[in-house]
Amino acid sequence: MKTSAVIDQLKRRFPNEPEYYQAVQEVLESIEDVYNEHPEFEKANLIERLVIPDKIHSFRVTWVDDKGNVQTNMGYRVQHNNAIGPYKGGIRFHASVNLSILKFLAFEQTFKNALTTLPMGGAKGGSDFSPRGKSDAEIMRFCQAFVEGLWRVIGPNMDVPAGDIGVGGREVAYMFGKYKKLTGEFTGAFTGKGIEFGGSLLRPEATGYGNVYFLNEMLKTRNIALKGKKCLVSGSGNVAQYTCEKLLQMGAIPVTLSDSDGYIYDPDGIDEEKLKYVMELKNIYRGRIREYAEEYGCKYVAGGRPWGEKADIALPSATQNEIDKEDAEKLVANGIFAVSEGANMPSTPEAIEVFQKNKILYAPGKAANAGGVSVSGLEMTQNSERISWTAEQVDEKLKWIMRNIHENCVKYGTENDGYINYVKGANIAGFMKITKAMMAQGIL
Ligand SMILES: NC(=O)C1=CN([C@@H]2O[C@H](COP(=O)(O)OP(=O)(O)OC[C@H]3O[C@@H](n4cnc5c(N)ncnc54)[C@H](O)[C@@H]3O)[C@@H](O)[C@H]2O)C=CC1
Ligand SMILES: O=C(O)CCC(=O)C(=O)O
Repeated sequence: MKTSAVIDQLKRRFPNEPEYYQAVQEVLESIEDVYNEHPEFEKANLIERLVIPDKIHSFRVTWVDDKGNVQTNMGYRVQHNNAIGPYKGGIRFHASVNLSILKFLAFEQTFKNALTTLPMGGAKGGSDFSPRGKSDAEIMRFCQAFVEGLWRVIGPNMDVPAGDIGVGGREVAYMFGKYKKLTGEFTGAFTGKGIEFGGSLLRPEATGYGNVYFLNEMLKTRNIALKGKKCLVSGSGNVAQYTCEKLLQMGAIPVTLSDSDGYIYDPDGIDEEKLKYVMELKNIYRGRIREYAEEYGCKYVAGGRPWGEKADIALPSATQNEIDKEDAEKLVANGIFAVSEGANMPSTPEAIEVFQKNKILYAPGKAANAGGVSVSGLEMTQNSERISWTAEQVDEKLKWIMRNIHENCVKYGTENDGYINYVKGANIAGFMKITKAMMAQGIL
């Protein structure tokens, strides 16, 4: 297998899908040597079967807005691979959603889920619907219409969606309600549900908490304490909020947050009280991060990203490709020594090259942000057993999973000079598990 040849072929077969090629290329480059040691993989044409999704469902979503206008959006579910468990992955509602983005996310999810130690395959879905400025009633009608297109291809043993950008507890609840009504069954067909109807404690917190646990494991390899370290966090949604919460609990100091309009820099640190304000602003009033700067009198940069501010650690938690080469160079020049990705693929390949060349502790999203889907997996277990674990029980399991992922990255990613290449480690560890399962199950 030669990565460049596989990518060229994907470009011919699936034109105009840059995010998808980007995600596939990163994985193939790091597994190429291991793959080529196994002629049986080539004989089974494992590469094409691994990079091309099992199934892609697409459907029109028709709904009525508050003014009575009939609106249409596109809905999708990319079921990438179910070799190790039912398809599993979030739903994204954002104007930018297209098949390239969902295919990259479903591909990444497959490797991430393999790392969690839990039996979950990979999928991702979503719509080009923008929740921005929509009323609660419009969100509900849209979610219900979306599930009308989706419900036949999901289920607790088939495919279990959850949240992602633009989809949180409110949207999951509306989708779950509609699914329940259509099927007449109360099953764990979604995760991220409310606690009252089968959700797991700590699922909302899990991605952000898990990322900080993973970061802490990386810091330990260099005997660095997290306490007192200044952190650049991007985004201000679910992942960013709970990343800040755990950073504060562990004595670190988050100093930035952002949204698609710009970023705030608070040199005094975003403390518990200010974080509570952000949570209310974003989760209840659905406001803009600019309002934080107005409330607390700090710097706001319209249209900017926080990567030029001085700090010790960066935790990108907004969206894909939000750190480019220039941003990465700024981060390194400012003395950042660790980057742990809460978002999926937030760094471009050129940015990753800068981090690795400079021997920065760099954790790709598929390892560092796996805490969210891990607790989703734990929610599936609790639903199947019809039990609920305490927050302490879930947190213990989450910590164990993040430590385990870190150990696997060290096992497969340590280079001759001792530098831990977490990209290589995560990709090889995930690849070995998925391919073993695919080989055992025959040609499908
Ligand atoms: N929610 C979860 O459990 C998990 C989420 N992720 C990833 O974390 C990232 C954030 O997701 P959530 O916090 O769940 O979503 P969210 O919808 O709660 O928050 C998204 C944040 O990103 C910002 N954002 C979105 N598009 C942007 C753009 N083009 N430029 C700048 N900012 C932008 C939004 O303003 C918002 O602050 C995404 O990459 C997602 O795929 C990864 C693992 C699990
Ligand atoms: O909890 C899940 O199933 C999905 C989480 C997710 O979308 C992700 O890990 O990117």
